Amino acid sequence: MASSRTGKLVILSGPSGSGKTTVVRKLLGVAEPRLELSVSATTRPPRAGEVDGKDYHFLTTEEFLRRKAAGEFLETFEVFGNGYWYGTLRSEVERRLADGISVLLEIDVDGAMEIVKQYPSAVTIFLSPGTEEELERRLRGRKTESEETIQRRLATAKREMAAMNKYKYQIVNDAGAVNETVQRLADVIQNDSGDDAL
Ligand SMILES: Nc1ncnc2c1ncn2[C@@H]1O[C@H](COP(=O)(O)OP(=O)(O)OP(=O)(O)O)[C@@H](O)[C@H]1O
Ligand SMILES: Nc1nc2c(ncn2[C@@H]2O[C@H](COP(=O)(O)O)[C@@H](O)[C@H]2O)c(=O)[nH]1
Repeated sequence: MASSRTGKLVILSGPSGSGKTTVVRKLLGVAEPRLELSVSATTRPPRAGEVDGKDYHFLTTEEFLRRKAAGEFLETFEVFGNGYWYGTLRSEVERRLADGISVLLEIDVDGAMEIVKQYPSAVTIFLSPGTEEELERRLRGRKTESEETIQRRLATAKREMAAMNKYKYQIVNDAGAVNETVQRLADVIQNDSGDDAL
């Protein structure tokens, strides 16, 4: 039977390396209302261990642009200006919300602002790493990016940090405090009133 209530749409943004994926993995198990993750599409190649359909829908550029032209995305951006596309698929979001299931988007600042235009009552949360030095330490420690990519992501981080006040909530993911961050995220999501995001 269809639910009479729509689910909450939760948007989590923050610089690459701030810890979004790390906290989201834990949050999905504890959040109330229960959250399901929207799996984004991307044209970037998979990292070691990443699984198609779970971490991302990995698409060729041709397939991504075909689906974009067909109107299958709520938003798309070339996040780091490096030629790789990222996007939120309507199929990951619309049906779940209509069925009363809450959905979490882990997306960049530009994508978040585009979604808020369409869903003004989205719960928008910005996750920051504390300091620039800590962000760089985490990005390097992950050992997934080339030096050029790290530099591009650090440069993008400055622009993203400047946009944090556009979010309804700002949370610092302090070093070594993943569990505390997850708890704060869970509290914010549970207690959000549903007032417009901006
Ligand atoms: N609170 C924390 N303290 C110390 N290290 C952390 C913390 N949170 C995450 N990390 C580490 O920082 C690195 C980056 O985390 P993660 O991959 O979750 O970032 P992200 O924001 O999802 O990045 P991207 O946007 O590139 O996907 C990982 O190695 C992770 O283990
Ligand atoms: N606008 C969108 N941004 C997205 C989406 N999915 C992920 N992202 C952002 O990309 C960066 C980089 O991710 P990585 O996996 O290559 O390290 C990350 O900060 C996400 O916020 C999306 O669908 N739309």
